[in-house]
Formats: sequence, C-alpha cells, structure tokens
Amino acid sequence: MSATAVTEVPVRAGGGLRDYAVRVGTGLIDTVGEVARAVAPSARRWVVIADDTVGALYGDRVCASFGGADAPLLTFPAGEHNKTRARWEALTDAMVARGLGRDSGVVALGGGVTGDLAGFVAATYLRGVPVVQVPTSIVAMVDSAVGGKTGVDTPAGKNLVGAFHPPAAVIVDPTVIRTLPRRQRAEGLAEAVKHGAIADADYGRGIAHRAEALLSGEVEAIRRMVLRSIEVKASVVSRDERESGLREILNFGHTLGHALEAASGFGLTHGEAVAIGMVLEAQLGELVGHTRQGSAERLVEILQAVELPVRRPPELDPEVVEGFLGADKKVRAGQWRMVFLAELGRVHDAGGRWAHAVERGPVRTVLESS
Ligand SMILES: NC(=O)c1ccc[n+]([C@@H]2O[C@H](COP(=O)([O-])OP(=O)(O)OC[C@H]3O[C@@H](n4cnc5c(N)ncnc54)[C@H](O)[C@@H]3O)[C@@H](O)[C@H]2O)c1
Ligand SMILES: O=C(O)C(=O)C[C@@H](O)[C@H](O)[C@H](O)COP(=O)(O)O
Ligand SMILES: [Zn+2]
Repeated sequence: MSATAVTEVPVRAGGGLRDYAVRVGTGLIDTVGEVARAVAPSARRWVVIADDTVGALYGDRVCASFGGADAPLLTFPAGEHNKTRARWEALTDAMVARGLGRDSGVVALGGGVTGDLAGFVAATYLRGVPVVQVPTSIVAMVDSAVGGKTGVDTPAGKNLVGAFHPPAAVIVDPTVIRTLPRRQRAEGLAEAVKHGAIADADYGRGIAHRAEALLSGEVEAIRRMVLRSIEVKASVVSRDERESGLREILNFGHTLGHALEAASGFGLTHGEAVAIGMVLEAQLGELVGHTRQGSAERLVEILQAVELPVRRPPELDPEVVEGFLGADKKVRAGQWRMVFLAELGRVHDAGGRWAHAVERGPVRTVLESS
C-alpha cells in the first residue's frame, strides 16, 4: 500500500538537542528505510529487530524498504517473558558477530516488548547507536514508542534495568493493527484510556463510545486515537523527559498495575494489569481523599466498554502483589508513592508534586475489596 497523508507530532528530547518526530500515516511501513537513513545519516548499516510473530508478518517489507542495502532481520520469541537480560545478550552478541560498528542503527519493529528490548539494545550497543521505533501494537503506537524509556524486566519486577534512549524517529502505520489479535487491541486501549484519565476526560469517554470500531481494528478510528494519545504523551515527555516530576503522571495505574502484571507471571498482559491498576488506584485515591468520589466508577464503565478487566483476579494474593511494590521506581526511602486522579481527566497535583506517599493499610484495603 502506498503512503497517504502523513501527520507529524514533534517531541522534544534531551534539552532540545535531539528532538524527533512521530510520523503517523497509512502505508508508512514501506518508508522505514528511507526515513531511518534521513534521520540518522551516520548509520550506514541497520538491523531490524522484531519478535518472531511480527518478523514473519512485516520483517520482509521493512528490510526491503532499505532498498537492497544490507538490513538483516534479527528475531526473538514473542512475549513479555522474553523482555530479559538474556535476550538483550543474545541480540547484542548477534550484532557483534556481524561486525556492526558505531556507524550502525537499530529498527525496533513490533509491540512494546520489542520497542523496550530493541531500544535497550540500541541504548547500550557500543555505548549507544540510533534507534527508529516502528510500533505495530496499539500499546506501542499510543505509548511505548514515544518518550525514550527502554529496558528489560528482572525476576524482581518490571523494567528494572534500562536506559532513557530517545528514538531518532517514530513511524506509525495504523494499517498493521489489522493483524493484531483483539485481546491485544483491547490491552492497548488501556494506555489510551489512561491518557484520557490524566489529561482529557472527553477523549477517555470517546474511547468507550468508539469501542467496537477500535476493537475491530478500523484503521481511521485507530489513526485518530493514536494521534490524540501521542499528543498527550509528547506534551508530557517534552517537558520532563527524564521523569524528574511531571512525567510520573504517565505512571497512573502502573504502581499496582506493574505489581499485578509481575505477580500474574505475565498471565495478565501489561494493558490488562494497568486497567485493573487504574481502577484500584482511583478507588485508593477516593479512600484517602485525593480523588473525587465516583471517578473509579466512571473508569470502570469506560474500561468494561473496551473489554478490559477491572478487578484483581482472585488467585493473585494481595500479599504477593504487595511484594512487588518495593521495586517500583517511584519509591523513595522505602515509601510507596503513587499518582492519583483529582477526577477523571485531571491528576491530583499538590504544588508541583505528582506522586504521593501512600500508607500500606489503605493499599491492602483496596486490594482485598477488589
Ligand atoms: N517504554 C514505555 O514507555 C512503555 C509504555 C507502555 C508499555 N511498555 C511495555 O510494552 C510492553 C507491552 O506492549 P505490547 O502489548 O505491545 O506487547 P508485545 O510487544 O508483546 O505485543 C503483544 C503481542 O502482539 C503481537 N503483535 C504485535 N504487533 C502485531 C501486529 N501488528 N500483528 C500481529 N501481532 C502483533 C506480538 O508478537 C505479541 O505477541 C510491556 O513490556 C510494557 O512494559 C513500555
Ligand atoms: O512513559 C512513561 O513514563 C510511562 O510511565 C508509560 C507507561 O505506560 C509504561 O508502561 C512505562 O514503561 C512504565 O515505566 P516505569 O518507569 O514504571 O517502568
Ligand atoms: Zn504502561
């Protein structure tokens, strides 16, 4: 398919020195090589990293977009349990074996797992080479491809080893969502609902109104949603790329969400865990007085409309879930901290502080009552 109209969203990175653009348009998957060369001219050799599912679907097209130049496909087995130091080691070893130097670049072609893993490979290979993010899942399009967070999980928790490594460009072709399974479409909508919850209540409610179009992968509905989410995310990361404060709001739902995801052994997808995490954190906010009463119920209505879970699975013991909270990156001096909504569409901000200390008692209460 040939490329149609392209919309560009600018993102500021690293004090404005490495700004980049997110390009959104149908057919852009066939332009990856051309764009990669233009945004990172120092990279003369490229590797395309994908999981085996996405590699089989789109690897040939992306490699071909380099116009016959050597741009091999490196794959790893699909799934969150492969976002590990072991896969990072295998991929960087494969690059060394091919003799790739500092004049090389990485294309991260896939969902959030690939974006995080391949992004971390790029961040660390020979101390850093350019990465172009080509997201193929909704999670990756609305969220993970933008903002430069890369990394891998460890047995102790999510994303515990990583680096900030902003991409040289992000290329979003919404037509690839046609091959994404419905469950993965739904989980991606959780991050879009999060953007509505923290910044734009009408956008959040609109996702519920367009649920069937989004869940069935209608390209124009996906394109519009992806654009609005990227605007929200870009506006936050452009002001606080390294998460010294404001960026913490993008972690709404993730303190408990990441703990649930890890406690489930990744039986819950990231988006499913974040959906439950957002509801629990909204209930907690109501309990401790940061969040307007009824906000959690509004969130439940939206999340259920897009087929997402809203309760802790009973087999996930609250004590086991709490065991992962100590590994959250917002912890300071052993104190759990979370982002709370003031109401749907707005976060609770106490004088420029976005993550707030929370005691163990109320956390246990909401975990047990969900
Ligand atoms: N860095 C960030 O800012 C950030 C933000 C949000 C999420 N994340 C991370 O993203 C990950 C979750 O992302 P995800 O849900 O995309 O996971 P994923 O990459 O595992 O993709 C989910 C599944 O969909 C498949 N898939 C992807 N695109 C496809 C397509 N177009 N057609 C068919 N199948 C396709 C994959 O092979 C995989 O099996 C988590 O590890 C989460 O921590 C990171
Ligand atoms: O971009 C961010 O900042 C986010 O918090 C986005 C989250 O959706 C994403 O899951 C992120 O990977 C979480 O980061 P972490 O710092 O909590 O590991
Ligand atoms: Zn997330």
